[in-house]
This record gives sequence, C-alpha cells and structure tokens, in this order.
Amino acid sequence: MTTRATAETTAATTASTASTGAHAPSPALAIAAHGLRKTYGDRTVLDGIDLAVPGGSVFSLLGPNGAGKTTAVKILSTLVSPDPASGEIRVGGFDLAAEPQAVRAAIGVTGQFSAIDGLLTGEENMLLMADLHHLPRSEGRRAAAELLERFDLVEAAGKAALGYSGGMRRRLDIAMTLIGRPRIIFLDEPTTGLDPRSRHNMWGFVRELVAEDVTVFLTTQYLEEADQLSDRIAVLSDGRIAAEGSADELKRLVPGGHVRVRFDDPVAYRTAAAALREAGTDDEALSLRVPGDGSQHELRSLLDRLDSAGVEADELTVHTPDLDDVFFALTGGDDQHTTRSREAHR
Ligand SMILES: Nc1ncnc2c1ncn2[C@@H]1O[C@H](COP(=O)(O)OP(=O)(O)OP(=O)(O)O)[C@@H](O)[C@H]1O
Repeated sequence: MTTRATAETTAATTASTASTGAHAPSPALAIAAHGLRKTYGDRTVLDGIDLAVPGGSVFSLLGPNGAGKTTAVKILSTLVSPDPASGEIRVGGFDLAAEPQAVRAAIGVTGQFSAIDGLLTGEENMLLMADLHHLPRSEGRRAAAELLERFDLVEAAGKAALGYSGGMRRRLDIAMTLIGRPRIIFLDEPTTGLDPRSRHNMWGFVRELVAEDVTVFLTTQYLEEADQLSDRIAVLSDGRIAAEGSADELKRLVPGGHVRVRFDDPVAYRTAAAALREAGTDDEALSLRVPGDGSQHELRSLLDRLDSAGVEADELTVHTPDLDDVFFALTGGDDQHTTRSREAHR
C-alpha cells in the first residue's frame, strides 16, 4: 500500500507533477464506451457506465470483488456481448458491435482467462500464438525469441509451462499477447497473488508498453498498483463509476489532507500558531497541521498568511490521503472482504 512517506511531497513537487501528469495522452480515444450495460438474469452488473481512455495511457478500473471489472474487460475485448440497451462502444477506433474482428486484431487480453497450454513449453506456446496471428515462420521465431528474452524466460523456454511459477506464467501470458503487436492491451488483475518483486517487475513491463504508445486497460484490486501506474482511475461500485480521475484528483475527494508547516525557531512557530488558529499544533516538532487539500489556491493563501505574520516556514509538506482512503470511502468496502478475495486468488 502507498506509504505516508511516498504520499508526502513538498509543495513544489506536488505542483509540478500535477501540472505535467504522468504521460501526455494522445488526443484519440483508444476506448470509448457510452452507457455500457450488462445484466445476468436479474443481477445488474454494469449499470450504464461511460469510459474514455486516451491512446497511449494507462487506465485502471478499480473495484471490490465482484464489482464487474472482468465483465467490463470481457465486453470490451468482444468475449461477452453487452446488453442491447448499451450505447456505442468503440475500441481501437472500431465499433464493437459492427466490427468485432477489427477490434480483436487491435487488442491483446491477458488475465484470469489465460491462453497458456501447460503441456507445451514456453517457446511452443509463443510459436503457437505466432501461428494464430499468421506470422511467417521466421518472423514468428524471431518475435518469440525477442519476447522470451524481454520477459526473462529464456532459461525456462524449453520447459513445460505447467511447472512455471505464478510470476513466470503471467510473464509468458503477456509475452504471448504481445506477439500480435496489439495497440491496446487489457490486463485483468495482472499481479494478483504475485510476490512484491514479481509485482514490481510487472509494473516495469507495463511502463515499457506505455513508452511504446500501447494503451493499457488494467483492472486491479491493489490500490498501490493503480496509484503507481495509472494516468486515470475509475472506481467501480454497485455497477456504476463512483469516481474517476488521476490518483491525485481522487485523493482530493476524501478528507484527511493537510499541510504540515515546520519551523526551526520556537518564536516563529508560536507566531505562526497564533496566526493560523485552525491548525493543529505539535510543540515538540515545532510543526503545525493545517487542514486542506494542498491545492495551489490554498497553498498561496497559507503562504500569504505566514507572510502577513512575518514568519517563514522552514519546511512545508503536503499530505494527501492515499488511495485506500478513497477506495473505502467510495465503495463503502470492508477491508476484510477485499483481503479475503485476494487470498482466494492466491
Ligand atoms: N456468466 C455469468 N453468469 C452470471 N453471473 C455472472 C457471470 N459472469 C459474472 N457474473 C457475476 O457478475 C458479477 C461481476 O463479476 P466480475 O467477474 O465481472 O467481477 P470482478 O469485479 O471482476 O470481480 P473479481 O475481482 O472477483 O475478479 C459477479 O456477481 C459475478 O458473479
């Protein structure tokens, strides 16, 4: 989970990341869905959700167990039909209903429905995939070798995939997906059950994909994962998008944010405490805790008030709530439920 330490940034750093963003999204939408609906019997899983994912960005669909994340991925990747009452859905610029083949050619899907054949070796799985994509034999061999190398599977390439660890299977799964050179890739809970090292490696692969202008649609129950990787995050709850935005935007939605103002000089500290009456005080650390969202407007006003009081802070730190706070506030989720579902995936 995101530690307080990483959530704490100086005001200057926060201002600069907020203005530049993680990636400059290309203008075209890789995925655009309007009023996406899906019901199973009398259970409404998706209740008319809108999605807009710019090309070359990472979009995370976050939600508790059973929220409908996999259903959304299955629909967008043509594996399951949306309800007829849904609005227009376009993936890779193609209409999902009218041109499903073109959509399939533009995308790659990995996740809970992996295509790996455990009886074949890693290399054989790759070559089979190359055949399915109608790559000429020599090109298929070259692409397979390249991807096996990139995903650190060269040593395991000659062994049956049945014996692979969870992390190796995920890597092989992604490598197999990439052999078709998809422009859009769906990663359904790509790191569930992986150890921290494998999870960080997987994040590295996702970042590499985005650097190559691939669009990544990610589902996850791990808030830190969404926080680390995503340009935009949508929180799915009760079949609807409860909130959408960058990780920073979402964090500003829940209370708990504050600015910590610290002084070296006790006199300056006391003067500031008198000027900022709403602030919580920490006499030992000579620091004040001023409630707020850390926005530019609030920071400017805070600095103006310190100026008027004739004091200068030695340290100014913006504390934003982390994504856990947002997730539980928006989904009304109970922690245990999510933890249980993670255990079940292991
Ligand atoms: N083929 C199906 N028939 C009936 N109900 C289904 C079907 N597929 C999914 N559901 C139901 O739809 C709901 C959403 O399932 P989905 O797998 O999309 O959730 P999820 O958010 O991906 O959950 P998880 O995090 O556990 O993977 C669940 O209640 C599930 O039981």
